[in-house]
Amino acid sequence: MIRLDRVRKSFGSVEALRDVSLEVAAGEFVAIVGASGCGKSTLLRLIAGLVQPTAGHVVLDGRAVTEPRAETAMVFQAATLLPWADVLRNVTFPLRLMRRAGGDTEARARALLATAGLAGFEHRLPRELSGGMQQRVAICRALLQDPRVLLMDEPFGALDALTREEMSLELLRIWQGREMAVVFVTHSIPEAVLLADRVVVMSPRPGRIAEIIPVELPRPRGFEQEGSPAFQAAAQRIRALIYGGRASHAA
Ligand SMILES: Nc1ncnc2c1ncn2[C@@H]1O[C@H](COP(=O)(O)OP(=O)(O)OP(=O)(O)O)[C@@H](O)[C@H]1O
Repeated sequence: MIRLDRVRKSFGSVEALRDVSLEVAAGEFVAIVGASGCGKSTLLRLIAGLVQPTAGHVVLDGRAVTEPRAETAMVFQAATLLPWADVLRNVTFPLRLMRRAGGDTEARARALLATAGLAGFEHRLPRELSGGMQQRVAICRALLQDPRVLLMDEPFGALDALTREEMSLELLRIWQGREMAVVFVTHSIPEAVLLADRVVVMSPRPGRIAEIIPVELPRPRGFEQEGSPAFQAAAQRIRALIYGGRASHAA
């Protein structure tokens, strides 16, 4: 569904990505990990149509991505909510902006918020919510667009560890009920393995794909799987790729 074909991206003299080729199937969950500055966010922004490749092609459903598309939604590390608008208005804002809001939009928004544990908070302002709740609102806002591609850039990076774990399971639950491809950037190797069908490991700048690790764990997934040999093997392989020989010295 998503295809990157020998994509390069430079910002002036800075080469962020070099020859990145990747395919993501409809409904697939792909995680991207790699050192800071290896071009993970740039990769997402290319798929989102927010930036254009210097060379190569980004194709979504057979058409080159030249601008943001209605079938793609993005979630960032910060919730980026409108501070003056209540939760319900924040969640429905993109659809209203794109003039895609219909008679059922508010009911769907309320249902999504309930799924995310936010029933009763529809008319609160963002500042009245915890960081985790704000991020749930941002995720609901993306899901209300019913995207076929959900791009997530360290969506749980600013959350405490417990909220983060809870949110990852919730994301999996929501994803499982939909035909939605997810491309999920994270700095957490266990998070990548827990969530993804495949983990794309990037090498340092200029970012290239070092290896793509398939995660052979059954679904539905849960934290009890973290102790399993398949989980450990995938995490170890990713660590070895990122840290190279340094992983063993640290032990
Ligand atoms: N708009 C821009 N203008 C100039 N340089 C940029 C721009 N966006 C990204 N870069 C550069 O491209 C490289 C890759 O950046 P990017 O944000 O994609 O990395 P990242 O892997 O997401 O990093 P992090 O994990 O720290 O968020 C960096 O060297 C960055 O400085």
